[in-house]
Amino acid sequence: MSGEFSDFKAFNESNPIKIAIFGVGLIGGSLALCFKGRPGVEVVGHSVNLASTEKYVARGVVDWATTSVAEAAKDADFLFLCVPVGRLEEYVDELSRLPLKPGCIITDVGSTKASVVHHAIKLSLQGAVFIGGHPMAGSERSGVEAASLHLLENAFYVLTPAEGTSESDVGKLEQLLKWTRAHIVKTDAVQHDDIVGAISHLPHMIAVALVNQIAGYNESNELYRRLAAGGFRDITRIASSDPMIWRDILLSNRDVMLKLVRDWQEEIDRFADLLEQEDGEGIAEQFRRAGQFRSQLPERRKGMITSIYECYVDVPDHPGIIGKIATELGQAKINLSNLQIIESREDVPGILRLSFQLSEDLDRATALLKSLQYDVHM
Ligand SMILES: NC(=O)C1=CN([C@@H]2O[C@H](COP(=O)(O)OP(=O)(O)OC[C@H]3O[C@@H](n4cnc5c(N)ncnc54)[C@H](O)[C@@H]3O)[C@@H](O)[C@H]2O)C=CC1
Ligand SMILES: O=C(O)C(=O)Cc1ccc(O)cc1
Repeated sequence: MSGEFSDFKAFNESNPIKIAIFGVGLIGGSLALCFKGRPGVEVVGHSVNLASTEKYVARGVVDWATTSVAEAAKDADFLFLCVPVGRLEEYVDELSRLPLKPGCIITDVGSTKASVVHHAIKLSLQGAVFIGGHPMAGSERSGVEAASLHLLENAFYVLTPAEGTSESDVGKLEQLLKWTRAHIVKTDAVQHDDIVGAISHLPHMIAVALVNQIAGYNESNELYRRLAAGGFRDITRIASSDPMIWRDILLSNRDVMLKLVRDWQEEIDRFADLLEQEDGEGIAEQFRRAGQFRSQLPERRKGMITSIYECYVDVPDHPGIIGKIATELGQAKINLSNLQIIESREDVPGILRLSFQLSEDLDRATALLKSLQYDVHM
């Protein structure tokens, strides 16, 4: 039993627990990896698709997997619903018809909370308790292939217990989630959707609209795409997110999104007015206000949009350099999550973008590469 659980008697080898994960994709798979192999813990995965269940086991993400909801749910102590938002309510319905272990906790990881939490309140869950959850980290990637033990580390994990949920039940879930190393924040479901709509869902919509706008211009001139390699590519990363996952999120948060889009239109119209009036001071003021607020954002904390830590290394343009850097990092046991050659500057032979999931890895990599005389910048 690892240190962080020594004071929690409910989880130990003589009192084993079963955790069922429905939908072992990016988030379900990452949670499964946090739980699997802990003493006294059994992790079972569920998918509607047999080939997917075989893949979950073959990749070592779960102990076993099944296509039967009833089999996965039977005697489970914790049930994590990790399917797209549009499917969550069906799963809650199906579980409400099954004989679940009395006192078990059902939770979800959906990016919106009000609809699923209100749906669960309406049902009698036969002695089970529903607590909404949202791990606020992820990436534009999807599927179990993208799952990682470290995905949620240092991220916020929001829980939205309904009124009347006992402290002790919330406490049990919080204890279990310590294995993710995320920071728990509790709020109500409606407030969650307002805030997350603004800081995550709206930026995803803006990124998609921006990319589509530029793609339109590119149809008549290929140079748009070629020159968009640097900053544009970085700020629009989230436009590559899974279309079905995001269709569900935006529809589920529809009312909030409609208001946010109207507010966004007002902000953009303000810019258009300032340009029309050639109001330089007004434009500068917009940048000043934004810069002031942005400087108050938490520094380099793992958050919704920036869930990776990156640095850039200028490299001489010769074959083998990528392998050399990857080997140096590997020998120092620094976990590199991605390595990419980018060609955004004409004045240096090449730039490598190194991505890490932990800020400690970024710090160690930067120090190591600088000591090896590489030019490293953030
Ligand atoms: N992608 C992200 O960065 C984050 C996503 N979330 C939420 O996590 C949930 C899962 O998202 P991801 O793990 O990103 O997606 P994913 O596509 O990686 O995983 C989804 C899982 O659900 C299964 N699934 C898909 N359609 C299904 C259906 N119709 N019926 C049953 N199972 C189905 C898939 O087989 C897969 O195992 C979503 O509710 C999403 O809103 C929460 C935080 C971050
Ligand atoms: O890729 C990113 O940076 C994200 O924003 C990931 C993300 C997607 C959905 C969520 O509900 C939470 C986080």
